[in-house]
Parts: sequence; C-alpha cells; structure tokens
Amino acid sequence: MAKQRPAAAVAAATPPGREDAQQAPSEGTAAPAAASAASNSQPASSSPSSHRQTKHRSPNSSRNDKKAPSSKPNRPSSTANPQTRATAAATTSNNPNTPNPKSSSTSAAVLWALLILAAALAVHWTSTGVRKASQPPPPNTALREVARLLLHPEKGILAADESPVTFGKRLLSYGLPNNASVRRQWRRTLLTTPGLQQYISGVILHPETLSQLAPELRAVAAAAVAASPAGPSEGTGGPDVRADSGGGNDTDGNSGCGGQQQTQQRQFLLGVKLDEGTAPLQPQQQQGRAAAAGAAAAGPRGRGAGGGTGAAAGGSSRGSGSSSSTRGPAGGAGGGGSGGAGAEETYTQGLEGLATRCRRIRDALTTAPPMPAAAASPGTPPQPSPASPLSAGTSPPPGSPSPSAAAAAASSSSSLVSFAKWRAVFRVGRHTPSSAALRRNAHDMAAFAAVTQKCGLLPVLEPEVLSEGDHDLQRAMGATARVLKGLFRALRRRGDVDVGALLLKVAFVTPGEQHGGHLGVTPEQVANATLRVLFKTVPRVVPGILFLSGGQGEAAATAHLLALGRLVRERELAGRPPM
Ligand SMILES: O=P(O)(O)OC[C@H]1O[C@](O)(COP(=O)(O)O)[C@@H](O)[C@@H]1O
Repeated sequence: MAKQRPAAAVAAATPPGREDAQQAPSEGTAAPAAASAASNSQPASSSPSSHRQTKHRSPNSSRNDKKAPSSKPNRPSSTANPQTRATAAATTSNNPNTPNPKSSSTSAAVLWALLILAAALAVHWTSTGVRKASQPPPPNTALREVARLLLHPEKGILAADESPVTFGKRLLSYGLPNNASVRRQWRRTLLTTPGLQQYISGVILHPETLSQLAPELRAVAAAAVAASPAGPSEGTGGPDVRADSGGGNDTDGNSGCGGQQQTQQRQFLLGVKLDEGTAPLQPQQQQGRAAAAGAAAAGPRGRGAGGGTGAAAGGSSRGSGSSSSTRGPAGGAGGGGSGGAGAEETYTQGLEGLATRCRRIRDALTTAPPMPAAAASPGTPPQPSPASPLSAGTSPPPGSPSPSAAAAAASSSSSLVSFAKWRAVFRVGRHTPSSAALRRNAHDMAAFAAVTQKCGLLPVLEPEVLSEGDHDLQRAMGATARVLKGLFRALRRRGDVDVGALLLKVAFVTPGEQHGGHLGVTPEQVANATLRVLFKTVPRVVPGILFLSGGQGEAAATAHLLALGRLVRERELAGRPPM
C-alpha cells in the first residue's frame, strides 16, 4: 500500500533529550527586523529587552546615556516641562555657580528625547507582543496529548492530502481519469487497508475526503479504538483520549501501563489540510520579472487547492502551489528547472475565514452524529448526520450554532479530526528566500497555529524548503535555518501559541536538484545537515518533527530517516546532546 504512494514516506521522529523549555535557542541567523530596530533605538534599561539592547548598544550611545542624567544630578521634576526649563535657564544665566545654561538645556533636551523614545518603545513592544513573548501561554495538555499519539515511535503519518492536480498526475500514469469518484475510490482503498493502524498513527486528509468517506473514516476510527483491549476511549482529539489508562501524565510516548500502550498502538488520528494552496507573493513584480526573463508558460503553480485550477504540466519537480506539485507518479522527480515563472516566491492562502473552516472541519466528523442547528439546545436528542458541512465557503450556514455552542457540541460528541496542516513553500535561489517571503509565511503560519489551537486542533506546520535549485548543502542549511528561526520567532511574538502543542513537518536538508540533489551526498551527510539545523533552530519544547519526502522516492526518504535515527542514537549513546 505504502509503496503506491510516495507521500506515505512521511515519518515521525521525536528528537530525544528535549526538555521543556519555551525559549528558542540562539537568535543568530535570520535577520531580526524588530530586534535590530530595538537595538538601534536603545530604550531605557527598565524595558523588558534591556539585556539585548545592552548587547547591541554602540559605545557612543552608551556614553551619552550615562552623561545626560549625571550632568543634572539634582534636576527637579519640573524640568520635565520644557517651558519651565527654558525659564530656569534664563534666570540663572548670571550666576557663576550655576552650570552653563546652554549645555544644561542640551542635556535636558537629550534626556527628554530619550524619555519619549523609551515610552514609545514600551508601547510598541506591548502592542507587538514582544512583552507577551516572555509569558508563554499555559500548556495545552489536550493538544500535547494528540501530538504524543501521532509521534508513535514505530509508526508514520500517511499524507493523503494531495490536491486534485497532484493527484491527477498519479492517476494519469495508471490511465485513470482524475475525478472525484476515482479519487474517492483510491483513498477508500488506502484508508480501509486491514491493519493500517498498526503502522500509521495518523492520516492527513484532503478536505474533500471528509465528505466523500465519512462512514469509512468513522469506521476506521471506531475500529481502531474498539480493537484496543483497554476498551474505547472518548474520541481521539480530546483530553480524555487516555481516560481508560492508568498512565498518569507521562509524556515520553514510550512508557505507560500495558492497557494504555495498547490503546496508543491502536490509535489512529485524522487530520485535514487546511491551507488553500499558494499564490505569488508579489504578483506584479514576479510576473514582470518572469516576463523579462522570457519565461514561457506559467506552470500550474500558484492556485489554491480551494480554487483547484491550473492543470498545465511542466514546471518544477516539486511545485510551490498546492495545485502545482508535479512529482512523478512513482515518486521520482519530474522534469524542469527552477527558472522563469516557476521561480517566484509564494505565500500560502487560507487565512481568511480560517476559524470558521476550522470549526466546520472539526465538527464535520464526530463519534456521535453532529447535531443540526435546530437541535443545538440542551436535551435535544442527536439527529441523523446531515450532509457534510464542508465546502470552500468561509461563513457558517444560516442558523448554525455559535462558535461556543459548536465547540461545546464538538467536545461532547468528540471530533474525529484531531489535527490540521498548513504548508508554506520556500525557494532557495540567489536572492531567496527573501525576507519578505520569510516574514509573510512565518506570520501566517503562526496565525494558523493560533487559530487551530483555539479551535481544538493540533497544528502541523509544514514550512517546506524546496529541493529545486542549484544550491549546495551549505546554502540549503542556511535557508532552512532562516525559515525555522523566522517561524519560531513569529510564534513567540504572538504570545498565544503553545509551542509545545504543535508539530513541525520539514524537508530533509539536501543540495538542490541542479546541484546533484540528495544523490550527490550520502544519507549520513543529509542526516547530519538536517539535524544540525533542527537542533539549532527548533525550541526544545516542540514535541516532534515529521519529515516530508519532498519528491524523494521511498528508498531515499527511508534511507534518510534511518540515517537520522542512527545519528541521534549514536550521540545519545555517547552521552552527547543530539547536536
Ligand atoms: O498537492 P499538494 O497540495 O501540492 O501537496 C502535495 C503533498 O505535499 C505534502 O505536503 C508533503 O508530501 P510528501 O511527504 O510526499 O513530500 C503532502 O502532505 C501533500 O500530499
């Protein structure tokens, strides 16, 4: 089964030795726009960032800071008023014991300016969340539990969320038409594979699957739970997922009593891709550049899965658009380079209306049939399941329960959808990833994480650095590091995301395809480069990291995973930190 699908090569790895620390590691690589702004402006030392400012302050400015107050040691508070200060200077100018009025008024002006600057910065930091960053939100135990179940050490995650365009290419190679019915049958075959839950801890679904295969998905989830000798638990997404266990609050994913282990082995979680594909970051600029370069037809990239258009072939082997991945049917790389319109940078669509979509997805598939709007009041018996509420629309149908009522209904009927995925795409080029692309995608991924956590789904963040391009391994490492630093900085700045309740899904760090790709280096080199970057950039509180295949065949992806595992284990055995 897995052999049929390169996407099944996604696997989970939990970096060992990670302790719970909300702090990100060093801030070195990515261009810290706000940090450098702060260091330039040198706020008062009572600010929350005084340490960082001290580090960045120039010797001159530091001298000035000290000078201003000392030249006026007994300055009365009234000198804060410029009017009063001017008067005082004028009336004392004839007294030889008084300080030079010119220099005192200059010092006062400098002090006054610094005070205003400090106040302005304090307001700015509060509003941009820098202050909040020092107060991470409380741990979201329910979602951390979902993460732990997904990170089963002997299982992987099946990515069955390819967009219809990507899917079409696979179907084409088998001479099958690309329509909803065929896609449904294909995915039905995957999802009803006997014993799937022994090897797969979760499946990422395309939204269309939720409505196409609702009965099958319910059956799979029910079978997974019912098959557990420990008996059924209350759904897969809630905090009571291990209610039948006596395992306490261990969080290592490997321990616990027998019954609990059995339950975990049988658990099977469902997630849904919630982004809507990519679009050019700066359409005008990008198109202009492409046209100037004589780029011919635009590839199929750039239109969202929601839009579902643009089926033209060609382009890169691994597109940036949800509708544009052109990975070969057997998992091999497709053709094409990375020039022309294909080299444009993108952002990911789908933030608009996300909260509503998130609730709909969450409530679309529950252990109990969802209550129609009219039955949302307490005491009304559950009604037969209505047609799936999933659609590309962004507002709830008229008469839908309020978000809080829906949340209450969802928690009582236990949503079978536990997590949601968002993919952002980054290109490595001479000038990319640009800081605009880094900032925009990091900001949007962080916003996605906040919305999904609030909605009760575990966010899976997939910042994919594409392998197309002519970059070497070193540049791939640098680009990945910048992407991840930017992402975690954006998450910290929001202040409302529990970074311990999300999963990261990244590509292996390899040279670009035009530089030999992963074939030009050994699996050990790939593992070493990947691990180095991850341990430098990912906060220890992140519970685990998944790896996408990024167009690599199953053999290569598996070799890289094995090499990663070996490397981590070797270092552990040697008593060294993983990196
Ligand atoms: O068709 P899309 O939306 O571009 O996505 C293609 C695939 O890329 C992924 O995001 C990563 O997949 P791989 O692990 O196969 O690289 C999948 O989840 C998705 O099916």
